[in-house]
Amino acid sequence: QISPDDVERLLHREIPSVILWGEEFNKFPFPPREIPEPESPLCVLAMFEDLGFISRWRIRKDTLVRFVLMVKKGYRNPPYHNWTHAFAVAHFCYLCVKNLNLQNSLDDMELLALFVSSLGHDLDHRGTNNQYQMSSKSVLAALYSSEGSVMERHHFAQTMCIVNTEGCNIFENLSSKDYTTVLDLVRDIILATDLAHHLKIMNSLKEMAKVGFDTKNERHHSLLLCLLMTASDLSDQTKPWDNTKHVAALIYREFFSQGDMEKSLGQKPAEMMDRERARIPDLQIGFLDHIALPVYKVLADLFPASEIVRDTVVDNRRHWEKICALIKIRRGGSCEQMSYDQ
Ligand SMILES: Cc1nc2ccc(C(=O)NCC(C)C)cc2n2c(-c3cc(OC(C)(C)C)ccc3Cl)nnc12
Ligand SMILES: [Mg+2]
Ligand SMILES: [Zn+2]
Repeated sequence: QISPDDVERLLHREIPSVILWGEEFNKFPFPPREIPEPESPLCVLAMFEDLGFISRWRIRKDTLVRFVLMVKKGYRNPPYHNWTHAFAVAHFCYLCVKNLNLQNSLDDMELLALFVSSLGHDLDHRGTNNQYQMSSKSVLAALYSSEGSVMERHHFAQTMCIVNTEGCNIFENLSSKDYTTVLDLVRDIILATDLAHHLKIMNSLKEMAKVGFDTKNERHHSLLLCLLMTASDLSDQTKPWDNTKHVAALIYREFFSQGDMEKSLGQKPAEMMDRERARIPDLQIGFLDHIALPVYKVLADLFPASEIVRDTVVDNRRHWEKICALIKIRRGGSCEQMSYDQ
């Protein structure tokens, strides 16, 4: 489904240094959403190169070009769960490898699997969650609901479909043993982006942070990969406030349209999906407290170099608190719908 001249155009471009996107590109505060979408495939190539994956895994450039363009094309256009999200998640994964010296904690193969998983982790997302697949009796629910993690199984299946597409198999030069290993890793990492899975391992993550990462412990490798994947998936919360505010608008546009669809199915949507009931600042504070902050606190315990990331999430939480206070003051007056320009 990708056009040959898109491939040609990208194929004949020299893979640039990441510095092309500024000397802040490889620092945690850099907001990848500021990179224009037409440049994003070239930027992904530059990250593959900068991470040393192209030579380490003998990835043919034409194969990588087709793979990246197929992945980008494999995303639909819901407000949030689109290619821009996948690109932002892959960029944060890149930042972790660059800034947290992950080569000392994880194997080369694990780092490759993590980066590829971040690109494919939400492929073909429809802007609706797992619960909606069940309640709407979607085809994906029919396919995967017996195992759970319906959307995440689909995202993995879509990633494999691209890897198995002629000329797109970036793992083609791996030994058959490595090939099997990397696909098993990609599967586990993408399945780890199911919120239910993440909440299940949260205590194990805290325990690992307490005792310290042990590179000899395979369970620690698997837990760290899950943590890095969810930290990347949530990384919009680790950028300056404007990014957080913009992403909240996107997420609730997506959530509220799911709520509208649930209402039209005669179902009562969850409060966070119901545009009549949702109070966004309160919901975002709850999300930061219960889901995002615990992730970045564990990451900071394991990697002190990521403390700035945790601190930025705390800053963003403070912004939401101020907006709540403003609404309460205004409510004292009138309770017109607020614009959240803070
Ligand atoms: C800004 C922002 N607000 C959110 C508000 C609420 C929720 C939500 O699902 N609440 C459900 C209740 C039962 C707890 C998720 C939100 N969210 C995510 C997100 C994270 C995910 O899961 C991982 C990555 C494993 C943590 C999976 C899917 C999504 Cl959309 N990404 N950004 C956001
Ligand atoms: Mg997902
Ligand atoms: Zn995601």
